[in-house]
Amino acid sequence: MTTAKMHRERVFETIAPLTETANLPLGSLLEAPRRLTADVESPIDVPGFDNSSMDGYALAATTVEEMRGHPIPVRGRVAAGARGEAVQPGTAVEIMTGAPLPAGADLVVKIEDTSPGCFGAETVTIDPEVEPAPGTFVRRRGSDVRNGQTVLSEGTVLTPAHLGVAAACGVNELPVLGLPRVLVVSTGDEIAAEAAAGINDANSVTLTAGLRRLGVDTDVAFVPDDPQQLLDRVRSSDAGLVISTGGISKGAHEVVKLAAELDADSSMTFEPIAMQPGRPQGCGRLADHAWVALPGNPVSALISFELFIRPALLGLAGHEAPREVGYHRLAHGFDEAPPAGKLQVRRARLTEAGLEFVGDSRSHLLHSYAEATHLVFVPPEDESADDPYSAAGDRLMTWKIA
Ligand SMILES: Nc1nc2c(c(=O)[nH]1)N[C@H]1C(S)=C(S)[C@@H](COP(=O)(O)OP(=O)(O)OC[C@H]3O[C@@H](n4cnc5c(N)ncnc54)[C@H](O)[C@@H]3O)O[C@H]1N2
Ligand code: MOO
Repeated sequence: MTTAKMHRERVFETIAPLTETANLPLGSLLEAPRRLTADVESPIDVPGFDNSSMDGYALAATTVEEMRGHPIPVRGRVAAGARGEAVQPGTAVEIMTGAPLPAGADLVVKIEDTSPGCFGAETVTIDPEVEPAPGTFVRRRGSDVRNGQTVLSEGTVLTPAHLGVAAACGVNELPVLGLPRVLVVSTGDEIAAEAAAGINDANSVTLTAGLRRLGVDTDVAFVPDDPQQLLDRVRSSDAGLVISTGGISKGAHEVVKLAAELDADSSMTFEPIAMQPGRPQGCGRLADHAWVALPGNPVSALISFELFIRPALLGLAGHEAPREVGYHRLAHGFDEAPPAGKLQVRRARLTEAGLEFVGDSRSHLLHSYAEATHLVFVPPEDESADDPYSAAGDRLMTWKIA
């Protein structure tokens, strides 16, 4: 039977061609985790000049030595952003944190180690117990980053710190994985007909939220159980990728499957996957669009998004987990027998006692999913069948989702 890992590969092959490198300004990369497609070198040294890490006095080590215990004349002040004049031997200059170290100075004494201990005095006396060496409180040019150094590596999923490094190096644009516009389609008469059957659409909201958090632009469509209408709606869309929910299992109105039968050019594969929830899945091309078809049950749809779509949009290889991975014990053991031969994905909260399942394994329980902090991977009995979704000893692998 097709495993979750195999299906992840298939979804990746569907989505990967839609993600081309785009050079984007830092300002548009601030809100979503984006993947770098090339190494980035710094065009400058950071810091760009030797500077002070303290508010105090800049002077020569020889002056400290020679004037020990005596007042040293203070000549001027250099603040961050200013350029100071050279410090003459036997004198000191007031210096502020971040200001360039003036020529003639090779160390800084912080103001707390001097008297009278306030700026503006004509002379300064260094406390006798302070014996600064050359370089004290000096941040050397290039001590953070050297000109030409690779500061960000291809494949990195950019964090706020990475973006800050680029900014500090004066790199204002980064090459990242471009993301396709996505049309999210909620299918089914019960959804499209304004909750005629009392079923409010949850899937387009969970999926759109998940996509937007990756920086993906989205549209939403509601299509009843009419395959021609589904084909027409999607063909009129300029989205690069379609993600549908519902209409792919064994019922009499499986609208996505029926649409694939109507479209002679469709390359959709519909297959049950050895996992629970999320057993029915489909992907390929349909209605001239790349298409990933998810099951309709809200928990199944969201877990399928987490396992298959989110990693592909993040550009992660099959072995890379898109969430923080942990291994934890169950607080109270299993509350129900895991299904034989399937990867089961349960929802849990991590407490001091261990993992506590929230809700049971049924795939309509979205409310309990919302209370979970972790997805818990209960591997099939033959663990090797589904590596990397495997357990370590009596601990179960988890992905932190909240
Ligand atoms: N005879 C069989 N029946 C079913 C099987 C099976 O193997 N044999 N598989 C079950 C499993 S597992 C799942 S999962 C579902 C998947 O069905 P579909 O993907 O075809 O989805 P629908 O039938 O359209 O809907 C299922 C369920 O989800 C609700 N739903 C659908 N869309 C939304 C939405 N946008 N927001 C909220 N809820 C939604 C819908 O009302 C149904 O209750 O099939 C099983 N059946
Ligand atoms: O596989 Mo379905 O997604 O369990 O409920």
